[in-house]
This record gives sequence, C-alpha cells and structure tokens, in this order.
Amino acid sequence: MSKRKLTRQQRWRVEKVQAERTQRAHSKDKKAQHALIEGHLDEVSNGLVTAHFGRQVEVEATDGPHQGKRQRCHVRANVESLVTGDKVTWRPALDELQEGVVEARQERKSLLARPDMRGTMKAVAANVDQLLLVVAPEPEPFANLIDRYLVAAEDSGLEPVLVINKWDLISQGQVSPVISQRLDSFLEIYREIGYQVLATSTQSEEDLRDLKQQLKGQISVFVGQSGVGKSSLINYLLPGVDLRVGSLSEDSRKGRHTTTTAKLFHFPEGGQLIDSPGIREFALGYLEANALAEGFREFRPFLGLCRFRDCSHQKEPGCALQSAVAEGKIRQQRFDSFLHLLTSL
Ligand SMILES: Nc1nc2c(ncn2[C@@H]2O[C@H](COP(=O)(O)OP(=O)(O)OP(=O)(O)O)[C@@H](O)[C@H]2O)c(=O)[nH]1
Ligand SMILES: [Zn+2]
Repeated sequence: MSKRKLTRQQRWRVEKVQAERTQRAHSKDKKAQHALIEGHLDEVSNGLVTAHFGRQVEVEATDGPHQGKRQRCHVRANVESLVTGDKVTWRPALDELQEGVVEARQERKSLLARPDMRGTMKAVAANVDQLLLVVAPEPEPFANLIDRYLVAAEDSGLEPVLVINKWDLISQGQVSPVISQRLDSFLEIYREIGYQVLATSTQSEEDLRDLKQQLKGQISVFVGQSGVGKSSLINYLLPGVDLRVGSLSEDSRKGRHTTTTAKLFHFPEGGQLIDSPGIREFALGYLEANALAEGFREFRPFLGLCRFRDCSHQKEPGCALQSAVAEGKIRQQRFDSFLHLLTSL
C-alpha cells in the first residue's frame, strides 16, 4: 500500500478527528475532566464509597485533610463499576461543596451480590466483613432459610454471625418451652459447626452489649426474615440516623428521589453498617452445586472423597457425605437441608 501524501487540509482534519477521539476516550465523563481542568481538586487520597447515585458516588475521606468528610464525586470513565463499601483513590474537591473525582478502585476483599428482577446477579456492597444473620423465637426460624443465608455468606467471603434477637421472650419465659427447646438445639448445631452465636434484645442496653462488641472494627450487614427485629436493632445501634435510604435526593429539581442503593453508616461505638432493603433480603441467588456443598462449612473435609467424581450425594454408593452423616460427623438436619437446597437449584 502506497503512502498517500495528505494535503494540509486533510492532515488538519485527521488530527482534529484524532484529537476528538482522544478527548472522548479520556473524558467520557466530561464533568470529571472539567473538574480536573478547573484545578479545584485537592491531592490524591484514600476514600470509601458510602452511597451510590446513578453515575455519581458519595465518598468519605479516610485520610488526608478531609478525613471523615463526605463529598459527591464524579467517576472517571476508566474506573470499573463502584458499589458502596468500595475503597477508592480519589481527589477531593478543595471546597467541600464542589464535587470530587474518583480516580481508581482499590482491590476488593469481598463482594456481596444479589439477583435483580431478571435473576442476574448484581453487586450491591463491597468489603463487607461480617453478615449478621438475625433470627428470633418468633417468627420461628426455618433451618433451610438459615442455611441459605449461610451458604450465600460463605460464597461471598463474608463471616456469618448468628444473632438471636428477642432474647427477652426466652429469658422471661414468654415463648412456649417447646419453641425455646427447639431454638436451643438449633443453635447448638450452628455453634458446633463453628459459627458464632449471640443473643440480643432491643429491650435493654445490656442485651446489646455483645453485639456492639462484635460490630467494632468491622463492616457489617444485617440480614434475616421479616419480623425478626432488624430495623429495631439498627435503630437502637444508630440513634438519630435517618435510615430511609431515599433520604438523599438524586437531583433536587426532580424532588425526593428514592434510591434503593446501599448506604454506609458509622456506629457511634465503632464499626460500620452497610444497609439497604435489598441487602436485608439478601439470600441465595444462582449457585453451582459445588458452591452449595462448599457453603456447608462442615462438609468441606469430605468433598472430593466420594467414589464418583460427579457424585450428587443423593443415592450413589461410596458417597463420602452420606458416610459422614452415618458416622455422626455431619448432622442429619444439615444434610437434609443441603439436599433440599440442591433440588431447588
Ligand atoms: N420482645 C421483643 N420484640 C422485639 C425485639 N426486637 C424487635 N421486636 C419487635 O418485633 C417486631 C418486628 O421488628 P422489626 O424491627 O420491624 O423487624 P424487621 O426484621 O426489621 O422486619 P422487616 O422490616 O419486615 O424486615 C416489632 O414489633 C418489634 O417491636 C426484641 O428484642 N424483643
Ligand atoms: Zn457424594
């Protein structure tokens, strides 16, 4: 192919197109570019995404002169998608009423995802350390539901902690001995597996002490079935905070915009909470059968030991899980729950 000599006019046009393309590539978010040009930004520092609004995020400075302050931010076009809890490198605006710019996302420790309306898994929160699975004597817990949450937590890399709320009902003998007994043996199973179990109630300060201790220095989420007392617990732990996730408007001209995205809060006595209606209902989305078995913590030593590599742990001879159940190394109830979840995949 011969090199054609371009006329000055053509060269000018090529250069112009090139420049425009570069401009577009570098500044998909024009406002971010604009902010940089305007020079109203401070030095690069570390931050934490505390909320998400469409293409903007709210970032809290975790070091530097703005530490503890929050700002709305534009996100550079080359930054991968952000969720609440993400740690970022950003440039705060010098004037806190202006908007900062997120330059990069830092590595994630864990990612909590939940299925959207079409069943596609959507990331909702990053770097959550522990999942507080709230249960109560009433509504009485289903083993299956607890196990679903536990598997989801294990799969997302979060440490689950079982929180038995409404403990006052038990300690004051307000639930029938049958329910009380059932709950006890239930909890014993989870303790035996190695999960931490805490008793709480929203009826006295004393009953929240262990939970407050557990929250310190960690990013937590509260999950559990309706009516167990998640809202009550969170209201006690975050006094005076407007928990309505829609309380920050996306755009004041459009009025109050209710967003269901997750928000990050600081507990006054230490630790952080990420909360949204979606997170509270977080359970099991799509899972591979292997991930399901892995999610039953006490099954792990036996996985891969079945006679058949593709053992479904149902009726096959030489199934290591079934032998473990027969030998009392795996509780029958957990195995039944596993099979139930397996058939509902
Ligand atoms: N006795 C007793 N009742 C409680 C306790 N905590 C919450 N409740 C009551 O349990 C009911 C449900 O509490 P909520 O905080 O709304 O429960 P939730 O888990 O947030 O429920 P959803 O909003 O439906 O998900 C309310 O009537 C509370 O007053 C507790 O520790 N002891
Ligand atoms: Zn098997």
